[in-house]
Amino acid sequence: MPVTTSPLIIALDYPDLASAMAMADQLDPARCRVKVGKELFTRVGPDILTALHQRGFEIFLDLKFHDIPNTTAQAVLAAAEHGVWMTNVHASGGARMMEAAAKALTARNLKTQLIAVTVLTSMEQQDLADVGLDVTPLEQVERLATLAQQSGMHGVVCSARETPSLKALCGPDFLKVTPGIRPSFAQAGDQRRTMTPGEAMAAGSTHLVIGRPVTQADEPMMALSAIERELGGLA
Ligand SMILES: O=C(O)c1cc(=O)[nH]c(=O)n1[C@@H]1O[C@H](COP(=O)(O)O)[C@@H](O)[C@H]1O
Repeated sequence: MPVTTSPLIIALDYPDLASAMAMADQLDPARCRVKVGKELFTRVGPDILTALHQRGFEIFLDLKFHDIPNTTAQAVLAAAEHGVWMTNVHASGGARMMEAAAKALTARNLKTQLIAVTVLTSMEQQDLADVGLDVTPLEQVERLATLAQQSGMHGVVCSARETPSLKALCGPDFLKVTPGIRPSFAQAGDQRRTMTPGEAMAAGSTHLVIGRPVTQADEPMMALSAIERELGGLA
């Protein structure tokens, strides 16, 4: 049973355990999940997962694995064995890589949700052209989401701008985890394909990843409450 039905995942992008836990201690595991990404995990290691699990949080371990199939599968297995709720790979690693990762989890009967990043929300059409992809972000997201679904992923990371198409293409149960969420009060920063929380849920996102609009706000809990009110929750 999930500890929360909230779609909110708060990105704990901090350089050390103390500052990540200072934010986590203001959050309620009944009202959101938390995400541990490359910066925090590389600096702190698995201790951060233990500390967050002890506080009752479900964790998205966002390490975006992208390697040969065997290496990726073993890394995904290691993530899942930490007991995290969700982890991810890059869909551009290809079908064999994703299949190997999915198989590693099912072989051990591990229930960690495994999703694939399609096109980073910081990228726009010119960024794709720069790496040799002569397609729109939507075309590339659709292509990689289809491949991810065929390869046994539970869902994808995409921008909320693409979720209506993916709902039609992959169905409502396929997870659409969307970062690049920017409430009207927040700066876009390095994100490019953005939407507000309300727009993203209306578009069909199943989960919203939100970092700086909450963690860098002058009053993080007020920012979170404003987002919950926008989503119609009890803030
Ligand atoms: O996989 C992710 O979580 C991710 C994928 C993506 O395409 N874009 C993206 O921003 N993210 C992550 O989502 C978070 C967004 O944080 P903010 O831009 O501060 O809200 C960061 O931790 C990113 O690493």
